[in-house]
Amino acid sequence: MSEPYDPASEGAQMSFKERMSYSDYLHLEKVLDAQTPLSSAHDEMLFIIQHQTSELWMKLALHELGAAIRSIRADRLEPSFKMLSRVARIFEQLNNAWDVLRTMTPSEYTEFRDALGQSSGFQSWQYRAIEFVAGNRNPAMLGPHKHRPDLSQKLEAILAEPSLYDEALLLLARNGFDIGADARRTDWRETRAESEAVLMAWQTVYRDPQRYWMFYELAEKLVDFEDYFRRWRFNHVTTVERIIGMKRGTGGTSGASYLKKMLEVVLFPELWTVRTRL
Ligand code: HEM
Ligand SMILES: N[C@@H](CC(=O)c1ccccc1NC=O)C(=O)O
Repeated sequence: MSEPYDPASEGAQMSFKERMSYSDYLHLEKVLDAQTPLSSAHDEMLFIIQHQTSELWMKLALHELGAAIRSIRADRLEPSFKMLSRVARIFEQLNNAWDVLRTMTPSEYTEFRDALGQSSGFQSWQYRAIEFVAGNRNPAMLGPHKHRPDLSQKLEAILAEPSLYDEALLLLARNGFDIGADARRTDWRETRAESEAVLMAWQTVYRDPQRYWMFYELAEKLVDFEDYFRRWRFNHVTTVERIIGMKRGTGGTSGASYLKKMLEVVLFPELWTVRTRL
């Protein structure tokens, strides 16, 4: 019989009284103390952790999107490609996470739904920030955050600046493309109107990828991001219908009907229309 393995024998550090440990670095006590179910329902822990992990991934998505925007603004496209690829992968991760939540049945959710009161993902400021950053802007969505000046200010700051798509269009303009009215915008608060000039610009890019490789690659990164984002919306609405059917949402919207309408939102419209024109 051999001795039980002792990792200390090959140098594993075992003493953290005066050293930064894994938990110290990650502030795990904060993260792992933040789950406080309001009911005795077994599945409420799943519900809380699913949302908290989603919010953490959204935090990273916003970190990457902000950096991608600054990078495009500085004509540094290669780093922005990496960041946008990462954002698409984050959404893929969020999409896979629905498989865990889907194991919760309507009967199980009903056990604690009342405890949620009028709280809802509709009030997720990070989700709204991602939509605003990407280019889907509607100041009415600031409403649920009025009671939190700090969050309202963060969202207002995003609306005061060009979105990711606006930056892509401004990049085209800097490189000699005619993007029409988008080149003359000064107010970024609302979603821009789709334009023929922008469509023509992307058409030029897509008809000669070799010549316009950087813009072509950027366009495809954006389409990839939107593709995964759409899948998130679709997974959400399907899970919602599976769990609460056509009930109204706790946030006060019509529920699955509202979410189905949101499936029609297009973040980068000309990048989809251009496909019909090639
Ligand atoms: C049992 C699972 C879930 C149900 C039944 C559900 C239900 C709903 C409903 C009905 C809405 C419409 C707003 C309202 O409440 O009136 C909504 C919105 C939303 N939910 Fe969920 N949801 C679930 C899970 C999640 C998860 C895991 C997330 C991830 C963070 C999430 C994020 C959101 C967001 C961001 C919105 C706003 C969407 C928009 O305005 O386009 N939901 N949800
Ligand atoms: N809107 C959901 C409740 C809900 O899903 C929720 C509640 C509190 C925190 C996050 C939530 N997730 C997504 O909306 C419902 O109507 O049942």
